[in-house]
Amino acid sequence: MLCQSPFTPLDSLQDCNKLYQFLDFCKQQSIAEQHEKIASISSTIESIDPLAVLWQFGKPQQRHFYFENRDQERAIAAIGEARSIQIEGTRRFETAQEFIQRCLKHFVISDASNLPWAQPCFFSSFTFFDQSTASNSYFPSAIVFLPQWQIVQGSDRSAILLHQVIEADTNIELLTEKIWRDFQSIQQISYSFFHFSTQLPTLLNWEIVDTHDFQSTVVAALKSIQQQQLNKLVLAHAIDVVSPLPFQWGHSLHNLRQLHPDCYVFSVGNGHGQSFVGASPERLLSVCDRTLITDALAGSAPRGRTLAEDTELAQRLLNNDKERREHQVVVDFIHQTLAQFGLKLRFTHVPDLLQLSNIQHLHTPIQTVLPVGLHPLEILAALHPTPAVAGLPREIACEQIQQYEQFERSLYAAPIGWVDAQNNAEFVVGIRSALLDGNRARLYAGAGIVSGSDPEREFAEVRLKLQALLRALV
Ligand SMILES: C=C(O[C@@H]1C=C(C(=O)O)C=C[C@H]1O)C(=O)O
Repeated sequence: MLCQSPFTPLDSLQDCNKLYQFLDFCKQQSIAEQHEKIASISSTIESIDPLAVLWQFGKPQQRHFYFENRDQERAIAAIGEARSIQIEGTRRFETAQEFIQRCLKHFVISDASNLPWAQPCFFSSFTFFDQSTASNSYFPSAIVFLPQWQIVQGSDRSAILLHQVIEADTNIELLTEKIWRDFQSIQQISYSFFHFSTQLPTLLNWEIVDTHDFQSTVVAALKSIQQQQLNKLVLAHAIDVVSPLPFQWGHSLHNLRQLHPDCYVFSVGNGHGQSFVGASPERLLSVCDRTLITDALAGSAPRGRTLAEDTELAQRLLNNDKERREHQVVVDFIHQTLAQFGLKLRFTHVPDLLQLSNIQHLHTPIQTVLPVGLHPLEILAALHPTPAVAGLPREIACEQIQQYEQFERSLYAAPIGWVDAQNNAEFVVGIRSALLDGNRARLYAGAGIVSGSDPEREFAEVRLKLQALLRALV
């Protein structure tokens, strides 16, 4: 149960005295209940660009999260952490849910927001595998955090949310001053343009290193498919790009959202100098007022250079038996998985096209209504990884991925997103993505292999995906 402060209406961030009163109220609650409280304050402000705030106000040693959704209705930046948990192992989705519920019990909300699109959110990323295979993993198998600052851009307004842990001995005067100063500096940030003080990597002087020979792994996968060990295997490729100058995640995100307005643009910063960025077309799930939508996305073709060529490629994709089988495996899996929860699904039996700037995919959006009490993370745990990014049967596909791919997937093809207090959620599949680490970037892309796949064409598909990403990083 969320506790609401008795002061109404209370836009505590707009008035220093009100801010003090509210934080002091939280302290009194903490003393009375002998437990820390989490103060949650939201304030509507003029329209701002959350990415500009993140870039200019966030510090490299702070955890961050950026998420802009495909239809551009909402962008969210999360800066720093009020509370967080890092989880390893197979119970990561359940533990994440328990953590969120524990935090919510101690929330004190300044004005149970009249902004339904700007609720306190818990941001999370889960690695592809639940156990990390490398000793130098930059991301734990799950991380969930409630940010200190959350900046949300709605269709015509923005909101700033603050989350702050308050304990019985918190110095409220000092805290009020600090929050007030930070809020003022966020509001003074220049939102209209993006400036980069440092030099950026350019196309010159690059070194690109392939991590392995992709085509020979496709040949091996086709053999396993022929021997009927599995129906589909999604193999990924990774390239390392080394530049004389450090990569800048802010710059990459700005480019990604301009080059791929039809994708979900995201960045997960671990607060230790590494960021995982990308522009993914694939929604693992979105839940809004209990309506869940998930995308079956598999089967690909390039875009044409002329309208006629594009239409022909699209028609060929829609009618291609191999691409349709690759797609159907994903639809069937999602259908069976959600049916286990007793959910009734709505979807068309023929896929449509999701046409992106450089590539087009077969796409079946699947919709259902969740019963009260079914948490989005329970669905996420069952869906991940779908055969769009692993294969089928899932266990065998995962074993073969670990055998063939000579790099750690980390957050590649893994769930990245947020959940709010009302169980609304949005998670994407972290494909078309890269890990930025100083002057080194590791770029990932994969392709689904079924019987009839041609290693050369699959490699061409992977290269097409990598090129689109590379263009955004410089
Ligand atoms: C695995 C990736 O993409 C997946 C594979 C696709 C395919 O093989 O046709 C299409 C969309 C995604 O589900 C990737 O982009 O890395």
